[in-house]
Amino acid sequence: MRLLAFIHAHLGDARALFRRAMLFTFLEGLMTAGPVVAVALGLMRLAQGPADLPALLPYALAVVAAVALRIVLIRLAWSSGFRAGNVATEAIRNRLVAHMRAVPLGALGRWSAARLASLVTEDGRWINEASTFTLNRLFGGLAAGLCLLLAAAWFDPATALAVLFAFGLGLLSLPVAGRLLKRVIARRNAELTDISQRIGEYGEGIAVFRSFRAGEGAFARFAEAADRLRRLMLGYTPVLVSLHGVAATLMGAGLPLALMILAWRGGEAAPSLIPALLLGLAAGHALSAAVLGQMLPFSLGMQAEAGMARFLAEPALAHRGREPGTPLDFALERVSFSHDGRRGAVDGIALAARQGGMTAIVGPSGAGKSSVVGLMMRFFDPQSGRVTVGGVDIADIPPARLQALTALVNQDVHLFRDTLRANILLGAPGADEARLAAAIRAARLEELIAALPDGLDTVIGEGGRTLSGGERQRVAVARALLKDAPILLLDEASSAMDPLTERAIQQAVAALEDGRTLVVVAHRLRSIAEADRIHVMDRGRIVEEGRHPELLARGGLYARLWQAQERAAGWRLR
Ligand SMILES: Nc1ncnc2c1ncn2[C@@H]1O[C@H](COP(=O)(O)OP(=O)(O)OP(=O)(O)O)[C@@H](O)[C@H]1O
Repeated sequence: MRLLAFIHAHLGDARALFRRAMLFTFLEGLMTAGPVVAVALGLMRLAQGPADLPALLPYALAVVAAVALRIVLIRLAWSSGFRAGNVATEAIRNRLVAHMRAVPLGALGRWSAARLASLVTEDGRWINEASTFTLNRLFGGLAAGLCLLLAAAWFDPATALAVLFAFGLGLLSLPVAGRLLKRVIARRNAELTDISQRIGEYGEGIAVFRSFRAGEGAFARFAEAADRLRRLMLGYTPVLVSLHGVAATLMGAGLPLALMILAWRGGEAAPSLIPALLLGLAAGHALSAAVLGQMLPFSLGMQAEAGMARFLAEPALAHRGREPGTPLDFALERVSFSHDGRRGAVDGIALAARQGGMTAIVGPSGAGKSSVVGLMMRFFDPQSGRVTVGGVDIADIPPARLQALTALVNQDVHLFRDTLRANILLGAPGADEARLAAAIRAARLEELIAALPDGLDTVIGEGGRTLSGGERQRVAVARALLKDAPILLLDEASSAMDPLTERAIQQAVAALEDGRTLVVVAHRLRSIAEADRIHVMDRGRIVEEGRHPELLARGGLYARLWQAQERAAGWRLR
C-alpha cells in the first residue's frame, strides 16, 4: 500500500489515466478467467448428455471472444499504465533531484554521490517497473484468480474454499521469504552503490592511479566489490528459490485438498465437480502466479520507495521568506562552525564585506577561508553566530533568493557533459547572444572558442572534450559574469590561470565591482593588494585585518606571507 500511495501521490494529472489502466487491467483479469469459465460451462453441458456442434459452438465462440477481448484490453491497459507510470516516475525523479538542491550540503554529504545517482537511476527503474507493470500485473492476476474462484464456488463451494485456504497458507509463508528478500536487496543495493562509487573513483582518479602505479589496487577494490555481489546472489539464490518453492507448493495444494474433502464426504462426485476442479485449478494458478511472479520486482520497488522516502525525509533548508535588506553588505557575526562537529574550521569570526567594495580573505592553507565562503553561500549553517545580507540573517532568506543574489567561482569548476554554450549559459539560461558574447570576451574565452572544432557548440565536460584547469576557471568566470549577480564570491577563482590571463580577468571583474559586493579568497596576495579590506585568517580565526600597506607595516602574518611570495617570485629550480 505504501508503494501504491507513493506512486499515486506523484501521478499529478495522470491519476485518471492510472485509474483507467487499473480498470482495464481488472477487465483483462476477468477476460483471463473468461475462457476457463466458458470451457467449464461447456464441460457441464457435456456432463448433462451428448452434445452436437451447435450445442457446443457458443462455448467455443465465448472462448475466442474472451481471448480477443483480452488482447484489446491488454493493449488499452498497457498504453494507459505505461503513460501514467512514466509520468509518476519522472515526477519522482524530478522531486529527488529538486530535493538534492534543497537540503543543506552537510545532509547531502551523508549520501554518497553514487547512492544519490542510484536512487534516481536504479531505484527509479524499479519504481518505473512497479508503476507501469508490477502493480498492474499483480492487480490483474488477483482479479482473474478471484473471478475464477467465484466461478468455482458457484459449481462447488468446497472446492473454492479448499483453493482459497491453500492460497492463504502459501501467503502466510511469504513474510519469511519477504524479509530475506528485503535483506538481500538492501545488501545488493549497497554493493551496487559501492561498485559504481569505485568505478567513478577509478575513472576520475585514473591519472593519479597511473602516476603512482596504484591502478592494480584500485581495480582490486572494484573487483572485490563485484565479487561480494556475485557471492551474495549465489549464496542467497538457493534459499530464496526454496522458499519460493514452499510457497508455490502450499498455494498449489488446493486441488489435492479438494479431493481429500471429496473423499471425506464419501467420494461421490456431482457432475458440477468437474468444472469446479478445472476452475479451482486455474484460480490457484492465477493467484499464485500473480503473487509469486511479481514478488521480486515488487520487493525491489518497495525497497526503492523506502530509500527514496528516507532521502526525501532529509529536511530542506528552512527559511522565513524574508527579503535581504539594503545595502547588500555581507557580514559574519561571531560565527563558529565545524564540518565534523569536532574540529572547528571557523572560530568566532566577525567579518564585513561592504557593497561597492572588494573584501579579501587570505591566509595559509587550511585556515578556513573556503569554509567562510561556504557559510556565505549557506552551504552549511553555523553552529553559533549568524551570517547576514543587508542585516537579514541568510537563514531567514529563501535559499533560491540567496542563490539568485550570489555568484560563486571557486577552484573546482564542474563542467557538465554539454556544449560550451550550455555550460556558460548555466549562469543565466535566458541570456541573449550579445550578453553571452560580452561574458565570453571578458572571461578571455574567445581564442579557446575559435580553436574548438564546433566553437561554442563543441561538447565539453565528462565524455566530451575536456578543458585545462585555467580554461575551466575562465568558463566559471564567464558563468558568473553572465549571471550578473549583485554579490560575487571568488574563491581561488584564478589559481590555475597564467598571470597574464589572471590580470585580464581581474580587470573584467574590477569593472563589475562597481556597486557590487565582491569577496575574494586568494593565495596570490598580489591579486588582492588593492582590496578595500583584507582579512587574514589563521586556524579558523581572523588574526589581522586592514588595507595592504597597513598590514605590511604591521609586520605580522600578512607581511610574512607577502615576503615569502615575493621571495618565491625570484626562485629558480637550478
Ligand atoms: N568537508 C569537510 N569535512 C571535514 N573537514 C573539513 C571539510 N572541509 C574543510 N575541512 C577542514 O576545515 C578546515 C578549514 O578548511 P578550508 O577549506 O576552509 O580552508 P582554506 O583556508 O580554504 O584552505 P585552502 O587554502 O587550502 O583551500 C581544514 O582543517 C579542513 O581540513
